[in-house]
Amino acid sequence: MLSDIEIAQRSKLKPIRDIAQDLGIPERYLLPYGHYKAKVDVNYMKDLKERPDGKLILVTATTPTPAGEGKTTTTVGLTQALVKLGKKAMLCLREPSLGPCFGVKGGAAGGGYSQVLPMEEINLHFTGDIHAVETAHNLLAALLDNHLHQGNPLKIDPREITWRRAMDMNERALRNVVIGLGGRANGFPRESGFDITVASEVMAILCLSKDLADLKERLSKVVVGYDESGNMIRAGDLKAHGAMAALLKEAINPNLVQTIEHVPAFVHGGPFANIAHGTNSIIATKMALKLRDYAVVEAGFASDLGAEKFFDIVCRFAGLSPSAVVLVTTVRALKHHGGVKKEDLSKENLEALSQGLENLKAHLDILSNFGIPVVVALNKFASDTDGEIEMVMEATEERGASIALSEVWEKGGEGGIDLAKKVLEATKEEKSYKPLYELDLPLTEKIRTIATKVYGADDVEYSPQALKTIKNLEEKGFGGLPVCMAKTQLSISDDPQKLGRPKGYKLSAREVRLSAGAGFVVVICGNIMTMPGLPKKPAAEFIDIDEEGNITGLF
Ligand SMILES: Nc1ncnc2c1ncn2[C@@H]1O[C@H](COP(=O)(O)OP(=O)(O)O)[C@@H](O)[C@H]1O
Ligand SMILES: O=COP(=O)(O)O
Ligand SMILES: [Mg+2]
Repeated sequence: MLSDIEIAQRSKLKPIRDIAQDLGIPERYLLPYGHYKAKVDVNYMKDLKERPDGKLILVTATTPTPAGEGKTTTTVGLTQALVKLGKKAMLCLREPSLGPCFGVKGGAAGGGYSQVLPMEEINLHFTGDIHAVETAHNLLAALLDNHLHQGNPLKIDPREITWRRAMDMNERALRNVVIGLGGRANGFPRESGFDITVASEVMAILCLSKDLADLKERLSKVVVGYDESGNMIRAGDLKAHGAMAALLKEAINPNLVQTIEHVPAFVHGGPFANIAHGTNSIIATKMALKLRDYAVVEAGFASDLGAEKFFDIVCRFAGLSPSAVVLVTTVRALKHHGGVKKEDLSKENLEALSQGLENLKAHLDILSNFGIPVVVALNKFASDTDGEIEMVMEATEERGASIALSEVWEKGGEGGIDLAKKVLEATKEEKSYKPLYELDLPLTEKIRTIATKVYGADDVEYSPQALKTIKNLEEKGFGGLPVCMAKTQLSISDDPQKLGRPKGYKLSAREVRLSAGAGFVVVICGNIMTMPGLPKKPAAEFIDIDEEGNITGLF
């Protein structure tokens, strides 16, 4: 089997204008970036608002190995299969971050014969949206430190500044830095640090805004720190939000590309699901629902992260409700949760698989909280044996859940026909989702609800600083916001070592941050970092380009 990039580079693409035409997008709203990428003017939504919505299909997964279990691949493959069945369908994905691209995971454009193309461009600079988010984030940081240097009329307390810097790279050396060194001309020395751009609140705001006016309003609310009397200082107080919104003028328009089988795809916004809310922009999802009868949307990482936040944050904000959920799992991930080492994952091990099935059952229970029909997609790897496949199929059916063997990586849409038929069946149940918690609960109650009903924890323990921040936020009127949990993706708990279905533990809430512009409170659990680090052998070392401009090693 060819590598992802070899398959991608051998694929013939249609001009993006033809894809847009098939979608009925008027020329005046199409903003081409070359032959195979385009943005669609967000103002097109004004023309579409009276049109009925199609059905939303959410793709999530069981707890992944570090390589990922095929959500993006399944999102692409399932949509290709729906089109093969004659359905009008398209998909929505997040834009890949350079962090994982050059780190462990590689790109996020799908894989095998279920990819969005042009994968090199999508995985690298794409249309520049992440760079725009990063620049807007760092403009605010620069204006803040300049305010201190120019006399600090707002009396900002330099010890209470919460706004950091951003860079789209896994750079552990920048997690904590000292700025303002070198004397008077360079400002005030103080501690700061960098988060990866996809964890920036500006990225979350881009993904949750409904248009440019909403974006600017949200940016003005971003809290950057406190003054000497403990009052919040916002981006609006620094007059930063206009310039920040100007930098995002193009970024707010969703990016249109296509799959290997020429199925339309929006790729827009890029928040990770472990340290942010984890799905593409609401603008892209809502536009896709106007343009097609089915919109397939991927939520990052497993159901305890991307799916929970999609239901409790995105659906609530955007008035969305999925008609079906696809729960992607793999034999290799389940064996991993049964205790099998990475190097042995391709060997048959029915006993470990049987134990690892506890993780699949846990995710089925998690998703049952939201009341939407679930179809399990067993993403078939070449090393899976008939016995292993049979065990997963039988165990799932015994629980009364629908399951399909998915071969979309190897066969494209053709490999997802059975999955597509079962998903279409599930969407006919016409169920509406219910959020996990009501917004009028105290923040600690919201956190406890997620910890017990989703993570299976007995309770939550807070650091003194986390409790102090929660008290302060509730006193300042932010208690009614939803919570965005930040924790490891490698476990349902906040401890990456706890595999399978962790029980008998307390979730550790170490830090709480307010994202006033995005409209949620971030709760940082365990040792999760908002600036990841590169691994021993970064994927970047295997990426190259020849004199003709052909890139190799991206996967
Ligand atoms: N069935 C499969 N067989 C082999 N490799 C696969 C399969 N499904 C996915 N992959 C590869 O695994 C990696 C992760 O897939 P991806 O769809 O990005 O997962 P996720 O979105 O869940 O992180 C990609 O490199 C992809 O090509
Ligand atoms: O935020 C994480 O997304 P994936 O699960 O697609 O890696
Ligand atoms: Mg993915």
